[in-house]
Parts: sequence; structure tokens; C-alpha cells
Amino acid sequence: MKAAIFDLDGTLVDSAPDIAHAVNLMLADRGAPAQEVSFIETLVGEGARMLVVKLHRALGLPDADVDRDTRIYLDHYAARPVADSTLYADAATALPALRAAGIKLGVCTNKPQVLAEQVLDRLGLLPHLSAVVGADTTPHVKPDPRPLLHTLDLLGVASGETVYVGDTGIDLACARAAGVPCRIVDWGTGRAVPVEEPARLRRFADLLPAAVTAG
Ligand SMILES: O=C(O)COP(=O)(O)O
Ligand SMILES: [Mg+2]
Repeated sequence: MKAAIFDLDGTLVDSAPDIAHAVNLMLADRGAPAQEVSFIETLVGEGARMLVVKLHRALGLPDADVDRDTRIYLDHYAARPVADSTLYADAATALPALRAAGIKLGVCTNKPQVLAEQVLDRLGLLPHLSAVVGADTTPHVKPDPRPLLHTLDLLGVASGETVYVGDTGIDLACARAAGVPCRIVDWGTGRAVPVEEPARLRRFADLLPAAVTAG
């Protein structure tokens, strides 16, 4: 394996508290009731616009307001992107170890690129990454395979030489369409995704070549 590419929200970063904070500020702006973090977390993974589409459907808010409310939500989020977000599992130690083992690292997320880079920087992961591809880096978002294929290009690796690590069926579908092996994390929303045991990832260090040889 020459490279490992990670999804961001729900995979590397538990960003649900900050996303929920921004969503609830947007809902307050329009006089709608605040929602639980655990509910908002289930709406994440298909990009900011789809989050707002799903929220509007659940709350009976008009579709016509989706674009405006997406902008308001993203403005709130960009103003306070990393107040309560934390890294999942052993991300802080395993990513430097993977890089030290000569494995190229990238992120492919449906979060806007600049916001993704800010979050990754504040949580200390950005220096370990050779590529960050976001929702607006290419004209496409996951599950379209093209953002992931673009990440492979930036890393200079082929689909069979890498692994994509994610937390949703969107990530699985994207990886399958790109011909990239996929692992689904065993935390957060990843737990609800039905995958065979070999595709399950319990800690990032299990991606290390030594962990593979040790069985
Ligand atoms: O849906 C989003 O905004 C981002 O989600 P992702 O990092 O899991 O792709
Ligand atoms: Mg995710």
C-alpha cells in the first residue's frame, strides 16, 4: 500500500458538535427549533447543501430556502470551525507513523476545501497530508468517484495501491466507483454501516504495514 486517503467528518474528526452549533445558529436565525447533535450528525457526509436539504425535509421548511440557509450555515461554521471538534481514535499518533513508514496521506471530504484545511490544521493533521480535496476542489462531490480519483492524481498513486477510509455508505459507493479498496471506521456513524469484517477499521494504526504483517 503506497497511500491512505481519509474522509474527514465522522472518520478523522468528530466535528458533530461544531457542525450542530452552526446548524442551530442558522435555525435560530430563522426562528426554527434547535436540533440534537445526535440527529444533526446523521445528516453529515453528502456536503453542506445536502445537510440543509435533509434538515429542511425533516423540519418541514421550504426547499426554496435551501441555498440561502446553506450559506448562512457555512458562514456560522466558518466563524467557529474548531471549538469542540476532536480527533477520533489514534489519529494523532497513527497518521505521523503512517507518514514515517513512507505511506502518502490524503483527505477526500465533502466539506469545502478551505474549511477542511482549517479544521485539519487546528487539530494538527495538516502537516502530515500531501493532498486535501474538498467539495469545491473539483466540480463533483462524493459519491461521484472523481474527487477521490483527483486525490489519487495529486498523490501520484494508482487506485489499487491505496485505501480509502470513511464512515458512510457515500464513502463506500465513492470508493467502489473509483476502484479503491475501502475501510469503514468502527466509531460514530461508521458503526451503522454494514460491512464485512475485513473492511472494518478499529484503529488507524491497523493500516501500518507492520500491523498487517503481524496479522
Ligand atoms: O458532508 C460534509 O460536509 C463532509 O463530510 P465528509 O468529511 O464526511 O465527506
Ligand atoms: Mg464522513
